[in-house]
Amino acid sequence: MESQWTSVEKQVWTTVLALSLTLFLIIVRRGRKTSKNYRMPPGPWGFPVLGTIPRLAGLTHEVLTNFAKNYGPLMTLKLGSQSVVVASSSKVAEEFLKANDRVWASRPPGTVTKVLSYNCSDLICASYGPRWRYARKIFMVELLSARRISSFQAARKQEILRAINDAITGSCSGTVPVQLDILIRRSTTNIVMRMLMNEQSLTKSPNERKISEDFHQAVKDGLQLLESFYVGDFIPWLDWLDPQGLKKKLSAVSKKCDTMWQGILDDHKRKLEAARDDQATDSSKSEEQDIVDALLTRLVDDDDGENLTEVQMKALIMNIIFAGTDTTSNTLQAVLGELLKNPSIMEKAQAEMDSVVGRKRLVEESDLPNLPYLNAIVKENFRLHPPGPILVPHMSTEDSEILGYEIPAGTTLFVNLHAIHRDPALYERSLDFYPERFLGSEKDVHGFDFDLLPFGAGRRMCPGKGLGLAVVLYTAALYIQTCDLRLPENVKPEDLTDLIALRRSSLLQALVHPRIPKDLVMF
Ligand code: HEM
Repeated sequence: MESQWTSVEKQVWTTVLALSLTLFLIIVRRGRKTSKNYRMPPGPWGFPVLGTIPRLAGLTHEVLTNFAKNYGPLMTLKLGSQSVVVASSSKVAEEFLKANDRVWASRPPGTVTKVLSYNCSDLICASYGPRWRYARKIFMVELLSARRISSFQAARKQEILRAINDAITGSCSGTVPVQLDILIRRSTTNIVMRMLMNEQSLTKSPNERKISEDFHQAVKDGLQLLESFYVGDFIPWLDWLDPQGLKKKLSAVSKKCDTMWQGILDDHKRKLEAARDDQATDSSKSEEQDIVDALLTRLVDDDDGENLTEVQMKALIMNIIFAGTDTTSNTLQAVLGELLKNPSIMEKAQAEMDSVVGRKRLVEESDLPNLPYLNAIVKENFRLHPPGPILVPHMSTEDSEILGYEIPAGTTLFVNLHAIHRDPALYERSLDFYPERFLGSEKDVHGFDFDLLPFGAGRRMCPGKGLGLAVVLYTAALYIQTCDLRLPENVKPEDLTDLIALRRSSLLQALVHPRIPKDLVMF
């Protein structure tokens, strides 16, 4: 009798519990906002599960700009389970990157970025927080300080002149076309590598070209993976599908990169030990210290406190190589492409160079501020050909209200530079390459003018801006001063319409003729 009573009691209690749990879940679900409850910006319709993905045909600037024409400068895309907002005007970009910068200062997690960055131990992929702040401080104050950039001035000059030398020699006084894209890529990669890994060891290396090509290949493979569409990031339950076989490629590329980054660290550790044995003093070395030397002074084996582990160092080395080489080289290829397409602009730049510097000595980095037309050419190039059409994505960590819309935490932000930089309301003749628009203009690329954002703006703005600008301006200056560049007979200016597509297909050919005494350039 007693046990029967207990079983009835059990049933009652089970029913009460089940009912309470259901009621609780209903209340919680009602209380929590789903993205459907937010007043999100308008956007194109999407398919169930896939969202807008099948309608995008790649996240290219044209596709995004066309959608923005229909849905306005702030629109929402649904990419699988991810919500993405796209900012396509200067005002909207300012709202995100200035007024709400702190909330939007994280990065969306992605499978490829996570693997290549050692689980976001780096600067580019790290979430906004103390770890990111520490890495950022090291980058700005120690690795890419104005002093370090200036101490590698001679190395930059040497690398650029070597490439120009090869261009002039290879072109046989302007009769044979040479591949400028390859020469530009080699000099920019070498400049970054020399800052990273000690110039002496690199210039003495008999394998130098091979090392440079290996690095470039690693960067190319890594960037290709970063640009690929990884299904599992957008539709997590389809992660197993991996139709492009990206997981296998990612594993191979990350192993190759890890071996290279580890090799750089080990070489430096050995060198530092040998130097210690030679009792070299720190103060005598500091002038020649390269970036890896600077990193190694912060090495500790554990991961607590304000110090770097070896894994974090490899992640930062990866950042410098991945973020520092292709951006600079793509920008320069576009600059030279525009000068080849527009001989009158080249002539004007050469006339400025002749009047400020002359032809009896080489232009120096200290001359750059005195060359306004050159500076205007570089700005105009950043406007028309920013190295990536979409600013590296940002992600919000809190709910935010932007221009009257409600956007939930965890939303990804794309800033569509292509749409902003070509907005006819901001720039007259917006599709023309017209450097004169920047002569006497206050507009700059330092993140204060939201209609010109090649380096981004706000907390996550590019920390390599100083180096990137120095390399782009000085390389352009040396080519303008030392060479007459012409398109080969079989290439028409119209063939160079899309300089972004062009830099992918490696076809920047030119006839190169020296325009100053050869002994100034040749060595
Ligand atoms: C012409 C050259 C360059 C251009 C146009 C460029 C552009 C950019 C842009 C647009 C961003 C994203 C900003 C944002 O998220 O708002 C960025 C981030 C970054 N860039 Fe550059 N960059 C250049 C050169 C360099 C160089 C030379 C280095 C280092 C050697 C570098 C290192 C980085 C790093 C580490 C980040 C991530 C910063 C963070 O997330 O906190 N960049 N760059």
